[in-house]
Amino acid sequence: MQKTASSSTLGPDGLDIAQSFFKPIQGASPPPPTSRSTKISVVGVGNVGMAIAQTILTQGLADEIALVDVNAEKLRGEMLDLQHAAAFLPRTKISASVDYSSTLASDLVIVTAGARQIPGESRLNLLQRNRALFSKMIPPLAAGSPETIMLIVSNPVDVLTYVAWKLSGFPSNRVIGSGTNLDSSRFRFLIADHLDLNAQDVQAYIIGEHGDSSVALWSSISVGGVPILSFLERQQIAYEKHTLEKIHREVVEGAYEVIRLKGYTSWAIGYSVASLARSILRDQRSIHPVSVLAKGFYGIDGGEPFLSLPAQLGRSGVLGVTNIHLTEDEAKQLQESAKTILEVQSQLGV
Ligand SMILES: NC(=O)C1=CN([C@@H]2O[C@H](COP(=O)(O)OP(=O)(O)OC[C@H]3O[C@@H](n4cnc5c(N)ncnc54)[C@H](O)[C@@H]3O)[C@@H](O)[C@H]2O)C=CC1
Ligand SMILES: CC(=O)C(=O)O
Repeated sequence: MQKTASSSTLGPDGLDIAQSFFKPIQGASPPPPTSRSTKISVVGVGNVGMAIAQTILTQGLADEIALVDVNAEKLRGEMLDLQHAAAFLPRTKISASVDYSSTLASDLVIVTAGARQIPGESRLNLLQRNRALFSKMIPPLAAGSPETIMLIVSNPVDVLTYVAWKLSGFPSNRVIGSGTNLDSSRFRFLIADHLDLNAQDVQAYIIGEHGDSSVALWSSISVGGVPILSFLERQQIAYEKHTLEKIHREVVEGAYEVIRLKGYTSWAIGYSVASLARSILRDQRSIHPVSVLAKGFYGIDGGEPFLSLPAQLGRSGVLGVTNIHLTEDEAKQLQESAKTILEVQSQLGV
C-alpha cells in the first residue's frame, strides 16, 4: 500500500479555496511562532491499538496520530473511519502506513502489534511469537524517533518491555510497559464496587507482573485519604482475609474472563494507555504502576527485570519510583514476581 497522507486537503486547489473563504483582518499581527505539535504513533491497529487511538483522539492528546500495521486494508479502513469522525473531535491529523518511517519524530510510540491470547492461554505463552515481531519492529521505530518515549502494550508486556529496551538502545527511563496500570484500575473498580464508592476515590496498587504473579498492595489502600485496613481494624469491623484474596483473584482472572466472553480486551486498556500518554506528554508527574527497570528497588537485586512499580511519569518518561511501604509479605511476593519474569527473560538470549 502507498503511504497514505492524512488527506484533510480539498485537492490541489484546496489552499486557494481556503484562502478565498476568509477575508484577512487588516493590520493583523503575524502569528506567534508555532509550538511544536505532538505526534503519537500507534503500532498495531487491532482491538487494542484502535481503542487506544480512539481514546487519545477523544481526549485531544495529540496533534497527529500515525497508525501503523502490516494489514494494509484494515489499516486504511480504520484511518478513514476515524477521519470521518472529525466533525465531533478535537482537530487531529490522522495518517496510516505500513511503513515504519511514517512514525518519524514521534513524541510517543505505542506498540500494540502482535499475537493475543486465545481463551485460557497465559500472556507468557505469547512470548516467542511477539518477540520475533519486536526484532523487526523496534530497531526501525527507535531509529526514526531517537528522542521518543516507547510505551509497550503487547503481551507479555513486562518481558517485551525488556526486549524493546535492549533492541532500542534507549535509556531505561524512555521505555515503559503499560504494566499493572490496567490491573490497578480493575482492583480499584472491584474495591469501589464492594464498598459502594467512586473508583476514583480509591487509591490502590497492583504491582509486579502484569499477569498471574501480580501483587496486591492491601497495606497501602486508602479511600479519600483514609487507610482502609487500619480504619477497619480501629473500628473493629471484621474483614475476612479470603474476601481480600477473592478480590485480587478477580483482578488476575478479569482479563481471562473478558477474553472468554468477547474474545479480547480493549476498552479498559484504551483508557489505561491514554492516561499514561496524558501523564507523559502533558508532564503531569502523576504516579502510575507501570513496567520499569526494577533492579535496585524493593529488594530486587538480581538481573534486569521489567515489572510494575509505582512510578512518576512526565515528559522525559519515568522520573522516579515511589517508595511505598510494603509489608514483609508484599515485598516477598514482589521479589517472587520478579523471579518469575527473570526466568522467562533468561530464555530469550537478547
Ligand atoms: N498490556 C495490556 O494490558 C494488554 C495487552 N494486550 C496485548 O496487545 C496485543 C494486541 O492485542 P489485540 O489488539 O487484541 O490483537 P489484534 O489481533 O486485534 O491486533 C494485533 C494487530 O497487530 C498487527 N501486526 C502484526 N504484526 C505486525 C507488525 N509487524 N507491524 C505492525 N502491526 C502488526 C496485526 O495486523 C493486528 O492488526 C496482544 O499482544 C495482547 O495480548 C491486550 C490487552 C491488554
Ligand atoms: C489481555 C490483557 O493483558 C489484559 O486485558 O489484561
